[in-house]
Amino acid sequence: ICCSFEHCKFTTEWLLSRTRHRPKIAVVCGSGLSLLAESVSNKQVFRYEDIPNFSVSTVPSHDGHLVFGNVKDKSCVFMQGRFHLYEGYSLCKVTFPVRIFKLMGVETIIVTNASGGLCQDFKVGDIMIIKDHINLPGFAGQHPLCGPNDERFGIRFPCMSDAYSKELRKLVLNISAELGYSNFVREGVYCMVSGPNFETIAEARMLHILGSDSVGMSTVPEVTVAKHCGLRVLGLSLITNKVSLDYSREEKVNHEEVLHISKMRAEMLQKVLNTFIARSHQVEAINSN
Ligand SMILES: O=P(O)(O)O[C@@H]1C[C@H](O)[C@@H](CO)O1
Ligand code: HPA
Repeated sequence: ICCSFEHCKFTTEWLLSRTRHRPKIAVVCGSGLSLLAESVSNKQVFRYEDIPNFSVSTVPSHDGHLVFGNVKDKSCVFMQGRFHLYEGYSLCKVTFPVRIFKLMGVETIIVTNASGGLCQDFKVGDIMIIKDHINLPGFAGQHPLCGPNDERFGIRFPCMSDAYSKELRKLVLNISAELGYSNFVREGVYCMVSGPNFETIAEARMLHILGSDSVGMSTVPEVTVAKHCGLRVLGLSLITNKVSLDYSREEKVNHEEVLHISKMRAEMLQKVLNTFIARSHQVEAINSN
């Protein structure tokens, strides 16, 4: 097993012996969203290739840096770049960093991504707060919790009906309203496909009928493992393109367009995120009552 408890412990201790940061919040930056980690103070950066047992990023715009730093007075850790199933990594490799965060003392994980909008009300540039997900690869046995269950991480049959914390979603909705962002902040269901190709029209129609508001190629394995090990989860998805449900439409999505839109909107997402992190003690108070 390449991601055993012992491997995780080794990597955690390696990192903790090289940083004074003790983050309670972890952020995974999706495609084109590395900017989210740029404004931190007291910054310390590790390259993925230097961290024992870590994988390396191979997707353009996924920088491959683990960044520790403060947002206001809160110590955080950011992944500038994540690992995807389509890169050829096993889901245990894809989700390995989540378990490192847990062992480090992280309590809340914020996962971000770029996705294609299936809901007809969504516009390019909208921020979708993820309220639930569909684990399509999971239905086919590509699931990060398949295999022997290590109880030190979590139980064999974890509940997923409340994977995305209601309190955290509410806090983001309130913050969005205060920032004047309400008209482009939505809630919805994210569906994971393995990729790497974008969807055919028939596939997109099927996902829409199944109840998906957006589609992407990541996030769900990370969230599943985070919920399994007891982390609070917030998911934010940037709608970078409209997915075609209609044979008469001519739009053709590509990764450059995804990056262009996510870079354009990253600053807004950063504002939401930084305000959220500065206020996250509000949620900690609710949860400890
Ligand atoms: O890491 P995320 O989910 O943000 O990346 C999305 C999905 C594909 O990796 C890529 C397609 O452009 O962006
Ligand atoms: O349309 C999409 N489909 C799948 N993944 C994506 N990531 C960004 N846009 C998309």
